[in-house]
Amino acid sequence: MLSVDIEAKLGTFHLSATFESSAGVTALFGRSGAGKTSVVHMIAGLSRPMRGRIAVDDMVLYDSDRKIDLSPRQRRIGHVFQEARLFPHLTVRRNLTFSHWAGGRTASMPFDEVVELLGIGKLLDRRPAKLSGGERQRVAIGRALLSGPRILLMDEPLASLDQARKSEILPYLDRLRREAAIPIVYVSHSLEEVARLAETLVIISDGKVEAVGPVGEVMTRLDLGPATGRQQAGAVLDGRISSYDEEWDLTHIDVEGQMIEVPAVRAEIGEEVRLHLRARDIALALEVPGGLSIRNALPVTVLEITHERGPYAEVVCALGAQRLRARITRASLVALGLKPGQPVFALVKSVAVDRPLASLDVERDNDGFMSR
Ligand SMILES: Nc1ncnc2c1ncn2[C@@H]1O[C@H](COP(=O)(O)OP(=O)(O)OP(=O)(O)O)[C@@H](O)[C@H]1O
Repeated sequence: MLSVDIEAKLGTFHLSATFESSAGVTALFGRSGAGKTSVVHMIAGLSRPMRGRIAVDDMVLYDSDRKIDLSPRQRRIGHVFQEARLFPHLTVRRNLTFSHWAGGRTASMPFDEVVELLGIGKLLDRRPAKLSGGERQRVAIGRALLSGPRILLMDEPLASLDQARKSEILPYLDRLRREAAIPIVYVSHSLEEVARLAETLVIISDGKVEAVGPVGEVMTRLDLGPATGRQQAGAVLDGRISSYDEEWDLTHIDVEGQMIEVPAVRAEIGEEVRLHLRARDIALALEVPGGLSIRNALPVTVLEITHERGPYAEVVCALGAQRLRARITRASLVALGLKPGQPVFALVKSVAVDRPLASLDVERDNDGFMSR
């Protein structure tokens, strides 16, 4: 478990961050200048808070009261930056094993396993100049993993890549979070990445933690609108592949006993998947409408409604124990007479399905997300 409770002053900027996260990916999400990188630097030991405590499991990295302040090296952090920062004169293999031959560190994951995990086997004898941006970043992740880290810090690892390269690398990150047994702190200002990868979401705004919790819960919090932004706002739902309809090339995913139909997902029946539904892709209806191309009409219950100015209102609905979020006009809200507690139908126009990489042929097709 990662536990952070720090206060710092950077020039005139005051940072105060407290959060805890268990295994898996913890996303630090927020606008530019919110303080995400500063938090990461303090976890890494690259800068020092004024006061506080940082620990990974029972290993204290920093504690101002007990005067503990481990050096970056002692902290055993794997750090991946926006740009890969590989050594240009070394082959991929020598880059990957750098912390072993230069720093005497022992990797906790076997070399071959990391190479396979990131799909970089064919690149081992090349130098960084002969790699694409996405390949370079995969090698940088491999190098961090092979340094025997206690925790992996990834500071906007996709920010310098174009959309195609991002799509190339996301399935590997997804696989990493499923298979590597170390906590990962992932800085991003892309809700799509966060929705796909994070277990815990920490929203940072103006140097303060505005919210922390399971990603599905935090993403549907309406009070966080300004921090999360309206366009990408939405929800993540956990589901399980239920069946595949060969005739129409459609997959049915069971979410809380309800079926969501999506274009074919190449995954095994019974496999767990995560769905990302943007609020703007969901409409609400009092009855299941006829004569409509949208085929997903989920019975949900209205939980919460924003009452704000402007044309739109956001409505959070419960689908069993999970939540989704719809963005409709205020005029529709009034016309439908929506109120908390009311049963309605959520009409889902588009779903992004996070496909488990285990069942992907990543060499041929690695775009990871299926949308319609
Ligand atoms: N060493 C420093 N001295 C003074 N101010 C600093 C220092 N480091 C960071 N800041 C300020 O602290 C604030 C937070 O910066 P930080 O880089 O942590 O934000 P961020 O959320 O990571 O932003 P981005 O997404 O743009 O990388 C900014 O206003 C920045 O100008």
